[in-house]
Amino acid sequence: MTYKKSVSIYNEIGHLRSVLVHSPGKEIENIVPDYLRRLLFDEIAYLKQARKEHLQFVNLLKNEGVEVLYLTELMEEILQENEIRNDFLEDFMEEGRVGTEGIKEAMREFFSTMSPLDMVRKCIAGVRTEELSHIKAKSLGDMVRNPYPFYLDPIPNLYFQRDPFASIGEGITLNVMHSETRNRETLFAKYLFDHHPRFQNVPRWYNRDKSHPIEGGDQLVLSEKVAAIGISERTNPIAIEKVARNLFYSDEPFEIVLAFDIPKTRAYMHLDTVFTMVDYDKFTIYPGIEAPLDVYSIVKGKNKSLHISYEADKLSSILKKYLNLPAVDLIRCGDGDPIAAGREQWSDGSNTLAVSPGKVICYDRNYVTNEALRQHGVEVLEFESYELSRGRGGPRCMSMPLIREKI
Ligand SMILES: NC(=O)NCCC[C@H](N)C(=O)O
Repeated sequence: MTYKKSVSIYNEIGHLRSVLVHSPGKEIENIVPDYLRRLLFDEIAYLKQARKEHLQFVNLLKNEGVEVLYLTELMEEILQENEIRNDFLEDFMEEGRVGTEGIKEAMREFFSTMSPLDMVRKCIAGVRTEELSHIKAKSLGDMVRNPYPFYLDPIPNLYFQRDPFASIGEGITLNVMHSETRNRETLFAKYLFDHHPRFQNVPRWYNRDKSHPIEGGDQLVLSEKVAAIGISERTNPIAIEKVARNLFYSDEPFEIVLAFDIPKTRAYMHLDTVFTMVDYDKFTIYPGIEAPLDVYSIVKGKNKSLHISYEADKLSSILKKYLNLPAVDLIRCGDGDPIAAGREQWSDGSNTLAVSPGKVICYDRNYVTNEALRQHGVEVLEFESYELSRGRGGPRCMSMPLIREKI
């Protein structure tokens, strides 16, 4: 089946038709303890096993009839054109803080013999200092000794394709990341939407030239009318207002943005680490954020303004009201047991990816939550999760849906 639009996302649970992923590569092996936290990892993953797990994830998706697109392959197609390839490298070096002309020149030479695919992979993996020989010192910066082992940092979080951009309706938000280590991820998305023939004329509800951060893990499309966005460690309320305004004053049907004010901590860095939708009326939630949870509704105001209200009800009532449901089922991470909930949330027990209504992909390690989901009538497809989980993201984080069936 072919679709007229390259992006069409009006819900979280309709049959997933097309999804973008990145399988972790050599960038994972460029993580060392000194830079672990800055690279937003808590542990060093074993690449071979991580790739095996990622393949299991992709195979589950394919078995459900989902078209799986790899970011590296789409980038390979774009970089066939020399002009785009050169522009990309210049932008990539600039944003990767390759500061001196001597290193830039050596870097250009280093990449010049690579195929487009190797170049993309190397950009993601990072460039170690010993890989560039013959740097002609042109400035003080080229001459001074620097013990830092990389000229270009690795981008180990790229396998969390959920975050650098987000599909909403027939458009995207091209995001501004909270931390510098993830900002070059959005450059891949920019080139994809600027240059890939499949993704032409996709409207942008937010752009990476803005100053306030917003990340895709905070962005949920609950229905054709309702989007939910987390106010989190990673997403600023000013960015949420801009997205709401651009959505409301477009041809899209969205009428309400619910802003969930979640705790600003590492464990709950995005809304989707504590709350995901699994069926028409079922959600999985980490009980630690349930109360008190401040929710604000944003709707159109007069003269292109926004009208913002505090929602005084509890979460289940807010969801019932805005999704027009007689009842909702909130399924607790760890089945409500605080120790199991804390342990399983840390490894993304609430971070499910729905492939169709009531059918979700989950990490196998979160067996208490997965059993609770089953008890509530949800079908759970599991895959191994020893290593991928070390990056603090789950199946939803590792996927960017491009097309879902409307429900
Ligand atoms: N949507 C998500 O929650 N993504 C997980 C991102 C994990 C990554 N290590 C990060 O800290 O940004």
